[in-house]
Amino acid sequence: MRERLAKLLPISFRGRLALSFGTMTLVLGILVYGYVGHVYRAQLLVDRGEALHDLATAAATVLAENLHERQREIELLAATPLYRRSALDSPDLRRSLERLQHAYPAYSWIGVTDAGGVVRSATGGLLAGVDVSQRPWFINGRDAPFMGDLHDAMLLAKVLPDTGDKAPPRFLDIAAPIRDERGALRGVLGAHIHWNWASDVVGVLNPLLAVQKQRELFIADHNGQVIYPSAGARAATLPPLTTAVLDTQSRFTAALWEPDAEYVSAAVALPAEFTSALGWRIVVRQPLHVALQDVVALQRVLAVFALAIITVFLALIWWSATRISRPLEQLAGLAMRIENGEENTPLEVEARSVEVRHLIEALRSMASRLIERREALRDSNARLEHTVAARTAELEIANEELQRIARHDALTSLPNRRAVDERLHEEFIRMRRMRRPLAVLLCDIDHFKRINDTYGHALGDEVLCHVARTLQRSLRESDFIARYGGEEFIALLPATSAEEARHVADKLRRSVETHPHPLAGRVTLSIGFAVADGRHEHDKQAVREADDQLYAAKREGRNRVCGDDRGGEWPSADAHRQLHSAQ
Ligand SMILES: Nc1nc2c(ncn2[C@@H]2O[C@H](COP(=O)(O)OP(=O)(O)OP(=O)(O)O)[C@@H](O)[C@H]2O)c(=O)[nH]1
Repeated sequence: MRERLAKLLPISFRGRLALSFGTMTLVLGILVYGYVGHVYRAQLLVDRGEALHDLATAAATVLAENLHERQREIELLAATPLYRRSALDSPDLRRSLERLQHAYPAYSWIGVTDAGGVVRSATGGLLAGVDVSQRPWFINGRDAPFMGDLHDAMLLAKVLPDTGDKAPPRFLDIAAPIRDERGALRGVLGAHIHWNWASDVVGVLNPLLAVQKQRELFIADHNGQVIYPSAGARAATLPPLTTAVLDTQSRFTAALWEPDAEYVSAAVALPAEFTSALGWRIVVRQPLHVALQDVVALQRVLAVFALAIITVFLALIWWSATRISRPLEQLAGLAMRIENGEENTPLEVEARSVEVRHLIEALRSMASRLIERREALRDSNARLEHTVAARTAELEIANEELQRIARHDALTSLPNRRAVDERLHEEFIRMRRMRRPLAVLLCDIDHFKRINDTYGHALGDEVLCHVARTLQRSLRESDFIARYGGEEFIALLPATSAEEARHVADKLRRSVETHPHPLAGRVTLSIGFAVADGRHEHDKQAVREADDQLYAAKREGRNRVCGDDRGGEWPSADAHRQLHSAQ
């Protein structure tokens, strides 16, 4: 796989180095980018969650303290001498109620009942004389200071002036018993706080809920139902909040409030010492994407920063890779030149690292050793070639000598029978082509046995050599004389007619006869000749005829020449063609 990839992408060493480190840097950069982003997101979530928690705590404290103040206000008022002693419907008491309402307009109604639950005095005279004995605030307020949960207006809805609100008014009830000097119950002082009160109280926190931060504050009752913002506002349409959102144990929560809306929120219960009976919880939420929008900004900055770092790193890596690979590339180039025959190329490469310097040294000594060995090999080859040439020449000479020996008679040095056969064949072909007769002379020493017998075999040999030299001297250079066997010689005379053959034969005979051997004395020859011409179809034919003539010369008394004088005939042109095609 790697080899196939390497073939597809022939990347240089520098490229590979840069690619490896570049990839590592890129991966590292992405990991750091991801990790920093993740850590920052987690930290930011904690910060935002804590801020929401602080806000919810502040809201809960403000609400609880205000409620506590209202409760204490009613409690203290009920304990004043005016309420303990004077008639419950006295003008003074009524004025006291009006003053309180005037001082704190969130009170929609403040009234006093007698011990039986009938309203005796009230702000604006509302509900005076009405029996409220079944209302929870009266029932609970008889025994101890009481604070009732938010509820829709019952009796008051009909008598309060219309404020234009579409939803019915909602109230919080506060009540405290009115006792006389002896502690006996005289009646109950009750107040209804209009729910707008919550907006006024929480309103102090509006700057902290800043619009651009999209923080929202909710008050949920003990069932988790949102009671603030008031009915008609968007949040009032929310379903009861989930237990995850209302969890006051954890500092904050990130949860889906709506299918596509994830919020980070913090829930805080109203401080128990003041209003534990209500069980309200303050929830402050902020869309998660708004809470974490700084992460996006940071991620952008990080991305730019990481890109810049990676770019700088890549440039550094490329620079380093170039520094590392340059001497190696130069070395490879020089090694290639040496390989291509430029053996004297000096391995001069500037390298800073010890390893590369060692490599250069090793290559340098390897190259010089290789060059030495190559030169030694070249010398040895030259010597070998010289030796081979000398041996070949010697062999050729020896071969020529062998050829010569194979075709010459060792005793007389004349061509032997084998050479005769080859020459006869050549001359026969030439004879037919040139249409010039070929004379064949067979010469046999007379009574040679007697010479051997008389002078010994060694002298017989000398006589043979003597006759051979005599015959050789007597012939033309174009003629061919050879030892045909024993004391017999053969002469081939190209372009020689029967008449000329007879003449030459006689000259040979006479030449031998007239040149006696110094020891053996006079030697004679018998010669039979034949002339090969157009009649002959085979080269041996003329030799047989010459042999017949030699036999005749011996028979007729020796030292003579016998031959057929008819030689030198040629068939007509047609017959000649037929002869050729037949061959
Ligand atoms: N010294 C010697 N003798 C040879 C050589 N070759 C053949 N001879 C002898 O030559 C003689 C030939 O004898 P023959 O065939 O009877 O012929 P001749 O004695 O010459 O008698 P004619 O030919 O009938 O005249 C034999 O005694 C052979 O031994 C040779 O190389 N050297």
